[in-house]
Amino acid sequence: KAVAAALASGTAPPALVLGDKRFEWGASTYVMGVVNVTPDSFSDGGRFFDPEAAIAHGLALAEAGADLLDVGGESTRPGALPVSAEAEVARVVPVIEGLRARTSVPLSVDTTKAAVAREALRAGAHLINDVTGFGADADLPRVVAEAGAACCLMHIQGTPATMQQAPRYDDVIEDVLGFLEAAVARAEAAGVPRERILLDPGIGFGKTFEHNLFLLRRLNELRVLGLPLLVGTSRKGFLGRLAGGKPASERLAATLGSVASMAALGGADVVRVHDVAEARDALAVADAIRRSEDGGAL
Ligand SMILES: Nc1nc2ncc(COP(=O)(O)OP(=O)(O)O)nc2c(=O)[nH]1
Repeated sequence: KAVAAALASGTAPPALVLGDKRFEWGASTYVMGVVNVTPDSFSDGGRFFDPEAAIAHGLALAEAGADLLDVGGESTRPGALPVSAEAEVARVVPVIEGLRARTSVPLSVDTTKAAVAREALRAGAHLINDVTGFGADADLPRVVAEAGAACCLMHIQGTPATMQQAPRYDDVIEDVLGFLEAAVARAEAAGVPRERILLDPGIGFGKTFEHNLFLLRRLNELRVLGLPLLVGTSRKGFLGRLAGGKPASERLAATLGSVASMAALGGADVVRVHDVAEARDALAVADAIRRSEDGGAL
């Protein structure tokens, strides 16, 4: 109730410090750049599988203005090849080490495994991005807590292998809220402070085309939990359908449409994108328009 009241009064969640960067929620929308160190990611699989190529790509995204870099060693798309913890560590740790040595941009690791998170945090990552919302590995919350790291807890229905077979909800907003609330409880029970938690509705993770659009339109309702929202729409299938069936490589404009719409609706605090420079331009427009309604100087 206190959280809802606070939100009604428009107070933003407490700021989050990652490395030497302070994230002030509510002022503008931050950009998380995607670095997929995988052979099979749905949109850029194989391009950055070589660690040097992944590091170079991460540095380029940092140069382009990424506020955060998300390094992933296992594709989460339906039908992706499962990766052992050892193999995932071998993929992501060299990239975290290389990036940590050459940029001060905070680093996130997209993993569901405690063993991978432990090594990635030791190598200098600041945040663990778990697409199962601490639902896959019971040891993961404690690993995050003991490292003093932050986390992003995402909603998923089912597993990547099953999630798109027949997604269904009584009320998608209520169901996602209930799942995220339980995920936050798991994190807090392990000792992760609330102000180091971000939440994510998991666009495309056990959702129909309509569920995705409905969630994006009503993102603000997830703010009742009083935590910053991270959203990933970049290049995803529902955008391809809206863009007349375009393949993942031709969904930049649709991605920017989704990013600007989220910013305009005030629903996302962080957007997770592959195309950082373009997303920053789209956000500059959306944030300026939003600021102008407050009589801000233009
Ligand atoms: N928090 C969060 N993490 C995510 N990780 C992967 C993907 C899928 O995108 P990508 O990483 O490009 O593909 P793949 O999982 O095939 O590597 N989407 C999200 C998302 O929406 N939110």
